[in-house]
Amino acid sequence: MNITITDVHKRYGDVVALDGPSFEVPSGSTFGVLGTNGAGKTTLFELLVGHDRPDEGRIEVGGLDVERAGHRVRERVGFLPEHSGFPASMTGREVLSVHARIRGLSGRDDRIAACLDLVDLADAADRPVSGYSNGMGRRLGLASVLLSQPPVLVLDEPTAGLDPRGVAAFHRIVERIDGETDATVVLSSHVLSEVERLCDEVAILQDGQLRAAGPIDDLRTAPGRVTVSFHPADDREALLAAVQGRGDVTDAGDGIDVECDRETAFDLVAGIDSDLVDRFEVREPGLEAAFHEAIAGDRPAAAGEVEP
Ligand SMILES: Nc1ncnc2c1ncn2[C@@H]1O[C@H](COP(=O)(O)OP(=O)(O)OP(=O)(O)O)[C@@H](O)[C@H]1O
Repeated sequence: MNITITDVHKRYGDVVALDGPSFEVPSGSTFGVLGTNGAGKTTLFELLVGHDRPDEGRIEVGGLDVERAGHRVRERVGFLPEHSGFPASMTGREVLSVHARIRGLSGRDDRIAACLDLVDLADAADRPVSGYSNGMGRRLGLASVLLSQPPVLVLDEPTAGLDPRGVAAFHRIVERIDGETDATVVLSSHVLSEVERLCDEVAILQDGQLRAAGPIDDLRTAPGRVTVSFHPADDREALLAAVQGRGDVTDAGDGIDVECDRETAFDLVAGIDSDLVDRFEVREPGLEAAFHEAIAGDRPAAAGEVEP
């Protein structure tokens, strides 16, 4: 089931949380929403799952407008918020049983067993939740979302705060969902390697605006950037004048950094006394390079574009 986000705006008082991003999440994909802190990821998810309304713009899930058909959309979308808790004295199975009853699901016992198995909690199902680790709690949260087999799953920073084993276990589950179901999975994360591993496509947000969107394979071909660091020179002003306008220049006091494309970096090094060059750091093409490139830009991008 596809999702379209069209020119969505949301303010909280004076704070602009979303400033008109538009992009499409293809049906059946695993889609990553990336961005710096405060970029608007959680706000976007709250609007997507119908917990809040946009000030302007439209979000559609499988062709249904979230604002107009909120109830029907909520049946299609399972949401795992960044923080969720369960009554500590209940067992994992009891938690799922309550969720299944509230939703009026049929064949509850079988569904619960299947979901516990999928999230690898079958062995811990009859232990109180108070004894669960963070990772087990997150997996139980995911199991409760999966109970009604929603065609769309929205996971807000699902691996935040988990240890490496917990992260790896969660990744395996998302990969199973990807391989064994037609669900469209939208997740946010600050860990680019995780997104690179799990996702087919991404949208990169900054300050509520879309900076880049598209298949990871397309975005990661963005050429890598280079940082050239210069020692403080005797004639600092002359060095600054020589690098000015050649890239993003940072005058850090103990040196001067220039972040630029490869060609400019080679030009700079050729044209300046090589004794002054302290460091030449190449960021290889990849999602990380695309991410930094995208958030270094100062204007929003159209979907499918990476902005320098
Ligand atoms: N309920 C709210 N009231 C006021 N401001 C809010 C509210 N929710 C979000 N904001 C603000 O909107 C902006 C976007 O926040 P949001 O939580 O969507 O970002 P995020 O990308 O999820 O950030 P993070 O990666 O830190 O979780 C931030 O400036 C935030 O302070």
